[in-house]
Amino acid sequence: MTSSQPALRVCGLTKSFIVHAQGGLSLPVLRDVALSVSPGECLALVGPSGAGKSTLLRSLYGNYRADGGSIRVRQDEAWTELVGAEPRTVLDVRHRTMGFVSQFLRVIPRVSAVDVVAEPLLRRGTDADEAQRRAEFLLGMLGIPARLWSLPPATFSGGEQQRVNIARSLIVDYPILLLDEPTASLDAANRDGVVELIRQRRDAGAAVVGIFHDTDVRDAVATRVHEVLPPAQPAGVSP
Ligand SMILES: Nc1ncnc2c1ncn2[C@@H]1O[C@H](COP(=O)(O)OP(=O)(O)OP(=O)(O)O)[C@@H](O)[C@H]1O
Repeated sequence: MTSSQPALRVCGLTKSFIVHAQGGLSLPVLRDVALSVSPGECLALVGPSGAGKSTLLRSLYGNYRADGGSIRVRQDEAWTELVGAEPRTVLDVRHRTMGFVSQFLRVIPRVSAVDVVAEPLLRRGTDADEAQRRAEFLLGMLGIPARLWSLPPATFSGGEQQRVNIARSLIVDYPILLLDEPTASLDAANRDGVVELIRQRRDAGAAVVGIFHDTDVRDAVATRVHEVLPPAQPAGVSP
């Protein structure tokens, strides 16, 4: 399902890092980035290592503050600008509209896997039984054995923790999904489960932006690619 009205629109996006360890050196990473993503599309960010793919994805989620340009998100039938927005605006967009799947689970001590996964739904006011049912469904679909559901994920393997993280991020039907290497530490069978979930979300109308280093995964989920180019070196600087 695609719609002509984009869900996410970026133009003129610019971002530099200030490296304090080098006397405040400014390291330009993103320069004049423009892209738009519509419901039902999955845009894969591609480009060489160090080009700025993660920086772009984190800037879209507001983890990094952009220096200039525009990141607009469709919410309540209107555009919400994120560059320069108040923190509460960014939090509201994260709460209702834009989900982020990172590579790593931030483990909360003593909280069971099923509760970790259900928490974003509970926070949105979903009934506790319904939230638990959906959490268990997702954990099952992602191949987490039922015997682990009531245990805290702190001692889970890297791949198990990553799948708990994916279940937690996908339990809410966000209209926009940002995915940072969602299959990085998974074996083939579990990777296929994650690919299937992403495709379902995309086909149900989510606008997806992701980094997928695995080309099979990228081919399976992406409808378009966006090339992130490394910023030009300043004159006189050799690589
Ligand atoms: N917090 C930071 N402070 C300073 N420099 C940073 C920071 N984060 C990233 N960089 C630099 O920004 C550039 C882009 O990094 P980024 O991680 O976005 O690249 P990438 O395209 O995602 O790379 P890869 O494919 O290897 O993951 C790199 O030169 C990196 O060293």
